Amino acid sequence: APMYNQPRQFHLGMFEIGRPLGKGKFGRVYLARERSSGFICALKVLYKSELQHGSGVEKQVRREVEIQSNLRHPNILKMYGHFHDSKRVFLILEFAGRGELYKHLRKESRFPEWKAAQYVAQMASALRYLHRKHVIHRDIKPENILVGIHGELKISDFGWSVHAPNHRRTTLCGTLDYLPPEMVRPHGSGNDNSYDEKVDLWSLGVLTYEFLVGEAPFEDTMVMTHRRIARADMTIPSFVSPEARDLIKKLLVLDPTKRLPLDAVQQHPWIIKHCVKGERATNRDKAKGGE
Ligand SMILES: Cc1nn(C)cc1-c1nc2c(-c3cnn(Cc4ccccc4)c3)c(Cl)cnc2[nH]1
Repeated sequence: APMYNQPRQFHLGMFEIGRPLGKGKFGRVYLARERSSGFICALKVLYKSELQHGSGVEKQVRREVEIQSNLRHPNILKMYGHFHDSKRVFLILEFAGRGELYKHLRKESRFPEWKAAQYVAQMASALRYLHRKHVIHRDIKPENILVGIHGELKISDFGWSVHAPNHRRTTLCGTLDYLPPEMVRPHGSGNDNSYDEKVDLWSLGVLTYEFLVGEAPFEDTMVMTHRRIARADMTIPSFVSPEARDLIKKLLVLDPTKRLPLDAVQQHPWIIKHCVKGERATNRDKAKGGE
């Protein structure tokens, strides 16, 4: 029987642990096989000692479990269950057959437009699903996206996701590259620094840029990144097609209400051009070297 028909309570003895798949800021992920069904999954192990109380990380893990367990979408990494022992918390996650997207991006340095467009269409589809459930991801970046066995993207790591609208309390750390102006602006600077799902539209614009260019649009020193985000100050290299440039510029808009909504992203000429259903269309694009 598949994993989700299994009894809801899980324990470590039910799994054979395989090779380590990777490690994040908190915890590691191992390949694992559920003994009775032979079901392959990824087991994320977090040490309770590292989730020190009150730092907000423990709350993030709880939120990650609560949110991700209830999501079902082909471009969102499934969480089948969770359990803990005296020292560790275990998250039973879908195994993504082709691993971490950012490693593919670094290896290829940047993606051809047909591949970037298909990825953006998949991300828009996943974000539409999340936003319909009033979930904001807030941390859309290559490091939080995995690749399934058929090359499809899987958003993972819901540690930063929240229910919209939201007023951020936990201090940000790590790269600012993907954050929209309304999240990097200091507290109380004339805005209630609350925000809604439209933060993910900005991040989708940053992601589109990074897929096509190979680096984030506002990548700079910490201070300069802040300033450039606040002014949407970026330059798009000339090798980026006019259609792709148009989509990036319609997502990286300072005013959240003016950003292109997800249904319009999926209908954008650049997306339609590369994602029209049917083999002929995509093969024709690839034949042209996927310009
Ligand atoms: C690596 C790798 N190579 N191949 C061929 C497949 C994979 C693969 N990795 C995963 C992974 C995976 C691994 N590391 N990470 C990053 C991480 C680790 C710990 C905390 C937070 C984030 C995710 C997952 Cl969750 C789920 N499925 C995965 N599949």
